[in-house]
Amino acid sequence: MSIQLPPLFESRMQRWLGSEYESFIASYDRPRYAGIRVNTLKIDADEFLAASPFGLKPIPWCETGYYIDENQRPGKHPYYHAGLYYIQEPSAMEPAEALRPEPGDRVLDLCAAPGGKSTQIAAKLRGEGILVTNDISAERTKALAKNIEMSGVRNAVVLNETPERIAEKFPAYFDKILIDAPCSGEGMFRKDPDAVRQWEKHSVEVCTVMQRDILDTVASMLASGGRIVYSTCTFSPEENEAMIALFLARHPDFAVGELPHSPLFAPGRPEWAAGLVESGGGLSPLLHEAAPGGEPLLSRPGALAPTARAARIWPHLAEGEGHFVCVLEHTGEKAARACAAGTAGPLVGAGEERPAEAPAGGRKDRGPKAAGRAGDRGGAAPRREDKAARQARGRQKDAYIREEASEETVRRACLDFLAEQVPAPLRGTLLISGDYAYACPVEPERLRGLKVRRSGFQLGMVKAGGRFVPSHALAAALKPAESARTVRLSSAQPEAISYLKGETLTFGQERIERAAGAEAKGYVLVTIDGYSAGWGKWAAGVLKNEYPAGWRWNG
Ligand SMILES: C[S@@+](CC[C@H](N)C(=O)[O-])C[C@H]1O[C@@H](n2cnc3c(N)ncnc32)[C@H](O)[C@@H]1O
Repeated sequence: MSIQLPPLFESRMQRWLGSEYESFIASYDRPRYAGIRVNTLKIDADEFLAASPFGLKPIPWCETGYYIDENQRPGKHPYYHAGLYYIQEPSAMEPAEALRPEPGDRVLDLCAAPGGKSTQIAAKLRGEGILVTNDISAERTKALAKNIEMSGVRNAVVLNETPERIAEKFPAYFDKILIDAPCSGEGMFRKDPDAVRQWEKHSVEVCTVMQRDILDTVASMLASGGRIVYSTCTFSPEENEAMIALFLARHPDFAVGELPHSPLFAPGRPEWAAGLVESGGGLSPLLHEAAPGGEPLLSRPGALAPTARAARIWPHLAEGEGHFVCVLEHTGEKAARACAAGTAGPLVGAGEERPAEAPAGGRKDRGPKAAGRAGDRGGAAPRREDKAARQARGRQKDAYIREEASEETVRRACLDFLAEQVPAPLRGTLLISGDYAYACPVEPERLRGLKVRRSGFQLGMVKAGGRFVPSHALAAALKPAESARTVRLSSAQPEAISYLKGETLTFGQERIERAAGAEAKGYVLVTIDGYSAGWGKWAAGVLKNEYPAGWRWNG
């Protein structure tokens, strides 16, 4: 075997897997599994399949997931930069499936960086509802924010907090919570040789203490009747079945829920944890934790039995590196909401005058906004919109994005920019944070005092002189029909890569598709095969490249 596994890990797995052990250990000599998941916020799965430059094979437990041969280098394609898919280990696609987020849900992804499951949840929310995505590591939230933005997510807040502090601000708030827990990473051994070296450092014992604390904290954030999914990428029963059973012992108002089991998944193994409890062994003292003055919690009759309903994904049974997934359902009545599903407090909509068009996320038709678009084919002169109509459009935007106030300059500059450049309503409370403007999907006061990496959908910032610079997040989330100016690049032509490298492009105004009343000069949404990739600023035949420096194509 090419990988040197920790001897203690091998002996434990041998004992538990028995006759299965040989095929489990043989799986370490096979190539690792790689996957991509189509980002349906930007493209339908069928549309992607038709356009895909890759050979793909469906992942049975995730409708939008596909196996890919890594030699096809999915990270080196313009579609990756346009956010059309996320590169994700196949078994890691199951937890967000088990969570079953639906448009309108309020969802917390507590241990979220770098964002594989958050972007999957966001795609399932389809822009409706709220995603609070968090990680305790400040460094890792940078990648989390980047992936959220690259995927065109409009309804997420990115936090860098402890579970306890989030719980203070969001009591009984979320319909669904994902805990993709920090773990000893035994399922990563094939994918990442460093995981073997880290196994001793992030010992099972240390991880179980973190997991127990995280699980205990989230219960108070879940709305009545809500659902938690707990997942790890490790095999140890201390971190899986035992954690679930300890949680159930302390939270009798929860039950293990059914999973939409793939026939390729194996059940949880309560007997492994039970054996450790009986023998007084195991790698975590939590196995023997007792209620004050009482017996060990896991020795209670039937304490571990419900964990058989969890799922284990094994590398020798399914084509995935390995995962443990368990659904925990709150047994209380489903919480009724004062607001319609997906509108948390002061979100746009309820009782307000609302533009006739729904936000265009996910729409395929270009609707009436596109009808007046000029220059589509052959560059006919754009129709002029009169001043009164432009002002009315500005007022409509004002009414649609509710003002949270503070920095008047930023607020005004942002609304003026949106009125001119984004002829489509955006949802959220306009929140000004320093020089930045956000469309915030939650009540802004909930974020006060928290370490926030993104207060919502970042719209842009004001630079010196009051100039509004739209954010890359805004470009990545817009559909072409939502931008006053777009230019279409082809992935088959070198200029798409030139753009992604940050180079200046030169072309005449006839290539700029314009909404009625829009001049050619100004910010242009650059699309690759029709999917937004970033901003450029066009004037006099030159497109100044606004693709962010840290995102550029290298090599
Ligand atoms: C398995 S990784 C998450 C992977 C992520 N869910 C994804 O799909 O891309 C676990 C994460 O938990 C974070 N973490 C560890 N302890 C935490 C805590 N107490 N609260 C929140 N996050 C924590 C780690 O920084 C790490 O990024």
